[in-house]
Amino acid sequence: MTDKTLENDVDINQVRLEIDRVDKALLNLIAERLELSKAVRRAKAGIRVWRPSREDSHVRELAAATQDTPGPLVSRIWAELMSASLAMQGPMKLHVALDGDAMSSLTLVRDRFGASIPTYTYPTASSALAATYADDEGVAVLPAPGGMQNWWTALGSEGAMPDMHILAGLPRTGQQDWPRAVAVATADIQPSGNDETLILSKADIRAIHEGAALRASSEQRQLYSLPGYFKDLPKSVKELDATACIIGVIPKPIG
Ligand SMILES: O=C(O)C(=O)C[C@]1(C(=O)O)C=C[C@@H](O)C=C1
Repeated sequence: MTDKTLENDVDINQVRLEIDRVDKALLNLIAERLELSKAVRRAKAGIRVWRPSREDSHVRELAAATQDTPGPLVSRIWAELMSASLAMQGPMKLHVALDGDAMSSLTLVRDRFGASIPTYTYPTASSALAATYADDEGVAVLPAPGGMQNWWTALGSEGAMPDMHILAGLPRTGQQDWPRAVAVATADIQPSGNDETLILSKADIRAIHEGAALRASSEQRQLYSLPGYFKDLPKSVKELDATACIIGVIPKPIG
């Protein structure tokens, strides 16, 4: 059988012409999108380039708007588009320290951040965090708090890096209750529309907040998540522990 005719009489060359047409239209749209990201950069002069809440809310809306394209594919395609947009906007860098298999760690990072952002790897979470702290547009990708991971104690009002925040979970899609890795940066904590707020506290806030979950423990303090976005610490938590503070937000994974 030649390439020309398929068993069911569909002309493959005709279909390929249609694919060419769609791809050219996509290319033009990508070029238009990249131009718009330059305009966005000009509009946000002086503020951080990476806007994780905007990325996650946008990808969630796109995934919800289609029946035909699976959520993980929508997430990966827009990770690449946003990666190119970010690379065009400024000198963002990723500082990655993930344990386990290097290939699956790299896949995790690529699926969320695309391939256009320079990526550096570190042997420990604390060295990646320190490199990020010294880099105005840096983003750390670290193992999610829990188990032996206690780097998160450096965040929060009494920590060494109080203006660093947990701002995204990786992977972005799936059914998991807690991410495998998180992204940390000095950007503001903003809502994505479906989030969990992360609270550092010495007191057990599960007693006063239904839905609060203990995510990680160190000798001195615990990390809890509360369903929803809280701009300010709930008064009830403040009353229990005056030093408690919000250290980030994790958008719920896109199913
Ligand atoms: O909305 C912005 O602030 C943008 O810079 C655009 C854009 C995008 O390409 O959609 C790029 C990077 C941000 O992290 C979020 C979104």
